[in-house]
Amino acid sequence: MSYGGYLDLDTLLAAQRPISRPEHHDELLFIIQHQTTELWLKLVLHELETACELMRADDLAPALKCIARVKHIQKTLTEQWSVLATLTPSEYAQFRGVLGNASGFQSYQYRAVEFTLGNKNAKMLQVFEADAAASAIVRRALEAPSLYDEFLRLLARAGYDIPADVLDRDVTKAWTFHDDLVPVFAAIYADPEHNWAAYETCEELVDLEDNFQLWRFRHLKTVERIIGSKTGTGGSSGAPFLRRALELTFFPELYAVRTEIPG
Ligand code: HEM
Ligand SMILES: N[C@@H](CC(=O)c1ccccc1NC=O)C(=O)O
Repeated sequence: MSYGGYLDLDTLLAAQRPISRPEHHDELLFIIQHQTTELWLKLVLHELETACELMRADDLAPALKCIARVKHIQKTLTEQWSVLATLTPSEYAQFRGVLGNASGFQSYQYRAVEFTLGNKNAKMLQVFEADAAASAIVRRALEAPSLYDEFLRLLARAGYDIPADVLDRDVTKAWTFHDDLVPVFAAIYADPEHNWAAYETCEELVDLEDNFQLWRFRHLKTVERIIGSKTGTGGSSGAPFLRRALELTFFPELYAVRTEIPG
């Protein structure tokens, strides 16, 4: 066994193939920025899937450890935007044309992460129609209960009063706000001492969402500084589309409960 053999470095390091001619100096940065993100997303998915399985088995402590690792990866990914921000608008404009209609919309791992965190949208499967392996990954995430679904089911098994329509919901559909979950969380936040596991998990989920939003925000800001208000290669309005995503929330009841805390 050798270092390069174990890590399959020949494969990994042969996978950066700029297509601009003459080759643009900055295209390698663009490729590596995306590839490192995809590598980390692979681990994020692996950890989130395991966290779901562990919750299903009522094994909360190791599930929280997976979530803790995901939070560190998210911080790395958010910090990593500063490398790409060294790409100036003039430099990017010199090779943007070679990207054609390719865009982050087509990141199947990103979509699977969004779905696993509960932002489901079956229409997104269309993007991956021509790619059976990608479709399978995204479909699996669409059809599985989200991390939030698993947490709420765990709470129900532990005796918390989770409404039946939440537990029986069609998990392939986007999450919608459930008013009657707020009192359940309010009781947990009113007495952390006697609800510690639930309380801690709620806060871990809020951390996940917070970190996800920070990544989205840095993506938006990097996009603004590199392409301004140009439309996206994927056909969206560009920055306005990415700005709207900042309104999304995975766990709306965990934010709503904050308003209900007396004081
Ligand atoms: C010069 C750098 C970048 C620019 C100008 C840019 C621009 C955009 C734009 C305009 C969109 C909206 C879709 C479209 O119409 O194309 C988008 C989506 C997306 N981008 Fe980027 N992006 C950049 C870098 C990155 C990087 C490094 C990643 C990391 C993988 C990334 C991941 C994504 C993802 C996942 C989406 C889909 C977001 C969603 O559906 O909510 N982007 N990007
Ligand atoms: N949507 C970007 C292009 C872009 O960023 C991109 C192109 C090809 C592969 C990945 C990309 N990254 C994220 O959107 C743009 O409109 O310039």
